[in-house]
Amino acid sequence: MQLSYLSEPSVLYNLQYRYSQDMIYTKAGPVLVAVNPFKKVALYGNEYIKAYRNKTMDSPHVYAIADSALREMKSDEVNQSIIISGESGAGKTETAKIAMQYLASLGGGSGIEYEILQTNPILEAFGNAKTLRNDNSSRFGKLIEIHFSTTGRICGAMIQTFLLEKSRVVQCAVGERSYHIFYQLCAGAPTTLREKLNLKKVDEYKYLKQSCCYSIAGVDDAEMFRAVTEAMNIVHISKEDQDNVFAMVSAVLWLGDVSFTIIDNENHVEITVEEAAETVSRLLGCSIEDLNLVLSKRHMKVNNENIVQKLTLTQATDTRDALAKALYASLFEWLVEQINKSLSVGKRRTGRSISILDIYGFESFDKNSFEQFCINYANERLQQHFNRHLFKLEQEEYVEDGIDWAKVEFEDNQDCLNLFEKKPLGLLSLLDEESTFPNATDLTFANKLKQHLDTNSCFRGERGKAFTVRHYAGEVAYDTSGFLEKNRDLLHMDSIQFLAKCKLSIPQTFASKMLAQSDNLESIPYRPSVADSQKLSVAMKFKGQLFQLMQRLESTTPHFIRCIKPNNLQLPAIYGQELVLQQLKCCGVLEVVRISRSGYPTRMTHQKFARRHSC
Ligand SMILES: Nc1ncnc2c1ncn2[C@@H]1O[C@H](COP(=O)(O)OP(=O)(O)OP(=O)(O)O)[C@@H](O)[C@H]1O
Repeated sequence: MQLSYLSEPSVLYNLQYRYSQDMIYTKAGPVLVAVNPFKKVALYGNEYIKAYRNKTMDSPHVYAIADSALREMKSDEVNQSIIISGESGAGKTETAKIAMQYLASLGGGSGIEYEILQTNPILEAFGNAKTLRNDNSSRFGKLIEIHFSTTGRICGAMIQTFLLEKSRVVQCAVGERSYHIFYQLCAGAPTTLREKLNLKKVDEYKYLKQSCCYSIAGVDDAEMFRAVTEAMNIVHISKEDQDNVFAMVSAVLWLGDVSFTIIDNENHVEITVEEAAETVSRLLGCSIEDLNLVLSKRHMKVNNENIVQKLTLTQATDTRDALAKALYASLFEWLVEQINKSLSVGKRRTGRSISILDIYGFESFDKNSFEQFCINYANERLQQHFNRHLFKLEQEEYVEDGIDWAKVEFEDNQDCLNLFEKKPLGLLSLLDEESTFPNATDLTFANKLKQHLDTNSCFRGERGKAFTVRHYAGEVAYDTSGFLEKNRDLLHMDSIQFLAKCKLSIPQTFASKMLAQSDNLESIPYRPSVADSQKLSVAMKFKGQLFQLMQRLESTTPHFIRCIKPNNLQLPAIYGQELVLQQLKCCGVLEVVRISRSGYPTRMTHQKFARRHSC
């Protein structure tokens, strides 16, 4: 249904009415709003795909969006993008899969489309987890670019991922789970693999035990494990590589169980030589001595002299956890790389592409940390893209219709973006600068922000370690606790060299990648103590990725889908009006309504106008 009179109440009323009739898709201007049904709805499958392809059906649908993208790609010879956003649990990943399904069905034939669809179970196993908001929450952002040949057939794809939440590997809130693959492997590995990897039950691993949550209602982890290995076969990850992947997964779990023995009265430690340490060293292909060395000592350069520092229990535990996180994040990156090799367009001729972006939506919780800071920054960028595009569309439409128009004003979020990006006195630069000072703390960082940014209209310093940003979607108060550490994300050179020395090829590959990144150190503006650490800060790397992403999106014709979560219980047939209203505001849908209203809100064809108003 296309509303002819676009007003806030009419959008709200229609969304709710349609939802009650299982019509979960509604168009608000050029944006498709998808309200999560939290149940199976009979809207998908071959019959529906056929109906949208043959234009016998034209009600709003993800299929209709995918269809316009395909059509415009062919007719205008311009790359397309489908930008999906929404809160956690709103249905972005499902929507992305539904769009992929349509494209695969219309552009398929070579078989590669099946491979593309099979990337989903792999990425979900390694990058999704049960959270309090969503049983299958993606803990990373994803762009999948599907390539079409000049004849309109799918000929390959490329996946890019953003900011995997690696802290989850070592730390997980009560009632949530770590990444699915840990539970799937423990439940589903066949006996020989189980013995080879020395797998225990999930409730016996320290990393998994802390959240007291091991299963998901209605999900069979053992069955999922089989689906994941099958998908790995399909994207040509060899049996040997699969075994190596699972050895790394097991090594990460066992690493969490490595414990330490205090050896002196200064709290210095050595690893306790027992099953955990032995299993880790066997799985990584290193000696127990090397494992002990990397976890209990650190090489440092002081006044040009090499010294070895003994680590205290806290330092050793942090080093162990940092190694586990780095191993897992490298494994995830490596998997994406393997998938990309398998889907690569290679020398095959390529015409155009359709990119599907499934990225975390704006987040505002009671406590907001570094992760929300990055996610909301990304959303500011995407929102600007959204605004500019819709604004442009609006004006183009007037010009096309020969309407005498006055400039439509809309709220730009450039000020907020400047607050983040300005050099040297923007949030990101100040964070990076502070991250390089060894004695800096989260409090000195918060004070620095207050000192330099208090006059900025998008910023407000709060008491203690907090600050508030006025985002386009509302104010968010951030707590700087952990900001510096998460941004530095230190993995010491010792750990990288340790991985490089392992006998197995996969940790060696991880180490070479890390070293390659730390070779670019000259390009980092402020990192005096960097000799002992690695790479760009997390925020700077993310900013770089985001700029690249925006550049890519700028050259495409965008199609926007906004996913809405009607309740926080993940249950069907419950529609919280306030909750929906708040999300519509956050994702800019109401702004679209406002832009339309400040221009010409009522649109009618000549025929319809004549029919209604002629005497
Ligand atoms: N079109 C749909 N039909 C049926 N169920 C759906 C649909 N969309 C979403 N769901 C249900 O909602 C759940 C959450 O959806 P999804 O994982 O896509 O959310 P998300 O927005 O990607 O969340 P996150 O940001 O946490 O990854 C799904 O697991 C599924 O149960």
